[in-house]
Amino acid sequence: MAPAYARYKLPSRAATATKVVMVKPGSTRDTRPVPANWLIESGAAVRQLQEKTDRTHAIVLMGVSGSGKSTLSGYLAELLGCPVLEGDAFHSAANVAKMTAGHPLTDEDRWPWLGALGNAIGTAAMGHGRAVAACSALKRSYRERLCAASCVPLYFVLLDTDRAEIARRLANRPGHYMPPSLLNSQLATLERPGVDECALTLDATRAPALLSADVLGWVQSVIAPA
Ligand SMILES: Nc1ncnc2c1ncn2[C@@H]1O[C@H](COP(=O)(O)OP(=O)(O)O)[C@@H](O)[C@H]1O
Ligand SMILES: O=C(O)[C@H](O)[C@@H](O)[C@H](O)[C@H](O)COP(=O)(O)O
Repeated sequence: MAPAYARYKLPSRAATATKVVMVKPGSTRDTRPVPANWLIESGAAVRQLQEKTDRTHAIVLMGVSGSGKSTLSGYLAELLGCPVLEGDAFHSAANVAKMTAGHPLTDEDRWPWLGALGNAIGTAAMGHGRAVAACSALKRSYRERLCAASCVPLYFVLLDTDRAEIARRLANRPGHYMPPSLLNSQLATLERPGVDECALTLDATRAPALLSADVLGWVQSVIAPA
């Protein structure tokens, strides 16, 4: 039987666009139903975004492990027909081994990773006009590092929810190297974006299809205010 999310198959323009997809093993999609008019509303938001601006930019989904970054970035990239970059794919083998062993990364561990990922985000966005990325980007300094390395405007979207919801998700996500035991350090490290940052905070428990509509509307309102 086709998975429930097949109902939300996207328009052919998005589906056939050139993509650089770096998928993370172990991610699944939220299959809760969304309103029937979602595709129409999202289609309108995508068109508006594409018509109103050709300004190169990237959307970065941020938040602690398990908050839904990869899931939502997949949705958005499909809608926009643009490349999606998975932050996990840019970690060194040493970083992955460290996290797998249950040790949180340090600033020093994260610095080269953020540089390489920021660079790749910038390259993808410049090549395609826009890009979507999933990256925890837990601290303000990490977001600044991504901005500096990408050289394109970055729109950060924090997926925020409580500890219990994240813990439940991590416990139900087999086959991922990130152990649930690192959740406390992830939450302790998280610096929510300040009002002076180009960032939107969303309730991570909503369905990805609905979150994506909010993201598109917000980016469009910032890039090309009515
Ligand atoms: N909006 C959502 N509602 C419910 N579950 C979700 C949602 N987004 C993601 N999930 C589930 O939570 C888990 C973690 O999602 P994932 O996208 O891998 O998070 P991250 O990339 O932030 O680590 C996955 O099992 C996924 O199916
Ligand atoms: O900076 C970090 O500590 C890591 O980047 C971490 O935040 C990230 O969450 C892991 O790489 C797991 O990947 P997921 O976030 O995709 O679970």
